Amino acid sequence: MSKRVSLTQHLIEQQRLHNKIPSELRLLIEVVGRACKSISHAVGKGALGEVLGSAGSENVQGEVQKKLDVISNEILLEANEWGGHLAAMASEEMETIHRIPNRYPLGEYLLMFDPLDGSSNIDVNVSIGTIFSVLKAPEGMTEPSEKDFMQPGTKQVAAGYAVYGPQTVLVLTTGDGVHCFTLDREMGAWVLTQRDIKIPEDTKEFAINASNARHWFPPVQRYVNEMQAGVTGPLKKDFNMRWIASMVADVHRILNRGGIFMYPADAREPDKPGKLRLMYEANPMAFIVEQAGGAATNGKQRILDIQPEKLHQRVAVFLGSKNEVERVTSYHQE
Ligand SMILES: O=P(O)(O)OC[C@H]1O[C@](O)(COP(=O)(O)O)[C@@H](O)[C@@H]1O
Ligand SMILES: [Mg+2]
Ligand SMILES: [Mg+2]
Repeated sequence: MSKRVSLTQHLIEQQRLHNKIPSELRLLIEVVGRACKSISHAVGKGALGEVLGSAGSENVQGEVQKKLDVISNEILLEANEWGGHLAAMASEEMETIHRIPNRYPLGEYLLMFDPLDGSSNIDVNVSIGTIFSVLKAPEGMTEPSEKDFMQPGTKQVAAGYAVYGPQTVLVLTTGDGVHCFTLDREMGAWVLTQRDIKIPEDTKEFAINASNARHWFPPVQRYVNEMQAGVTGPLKKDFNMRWIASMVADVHRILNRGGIFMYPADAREPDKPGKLRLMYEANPMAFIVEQAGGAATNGKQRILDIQPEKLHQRVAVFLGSKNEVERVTSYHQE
């Protein structure tokens, strides 16, 4: 039997090999990993743990919060207040940033998360997850503010996601490839199960919420029509379609067998480009996908190059197999 490698062992090994993961960052990632185990535990209890259904509140984007959105947010806040080397956190579920109380000197990292991704799937027992992103706090920061988080995705030092599905997995990058850990539920340990994941450059599978088709802009209409035209159309091959409605699960499929995921901006709310959030969803996923050899754009530019202006900023997303992301991006330029 091959030797089991834990998350901690893997991070220490990466640190030795590449000297890129300072021990403070390693500890931070381990704390996030521990929080994901607790969330996985809560998710797994379902109706028995009284965690299903609505929390009866709304988040800053006006979305109804599910109980698990709130519980997962609390778990991440509590774990990281104590464990990490953090100055502040920001979450999809909180209006503004959360400073680490009573911490002097200030921690050197900033953490952002979507505590529970795919909320509409919670009550129907379909895969959901957690997405996170880590930035370095700017030099000379005295009191963390939202402004300190306004760094493009290229500045991320780590990003990852957990999927709470038939298996609980944690996918992570620190800029040295993408690695996947599976939760050993009996031992409560993250065990390395895939090293250096690579996304195939070509694909025959796409993911988009087709119920919005009538609102799409012409480049997306054209691209989806071409894929649907199949082998006799301009792309000369038949495509299959999947839509899980949990970005984590759709991205995890793409990481494993290729595909293109799209959540475009559309004609309904021109001041809200798309549904997904730059800081908690698009940037960490774009970092992971690029590290796996894929591509991620908003149709016009690389997601990681976007200069954020607001904490809860939305962005159009096209990500996955490189050649297809490049194709749909080129349609936006024509
Ligand atoms: O409701 P739709 O259009 O299918 O949207 C699904 C998308 O919304 C999301 O659920 C948004 O994330 P949250 O659940 O964190 O709000 C994505 O995970 C998913 O890709
Ligand atoms: Mg989400
Ligand atoms: Mg969410």
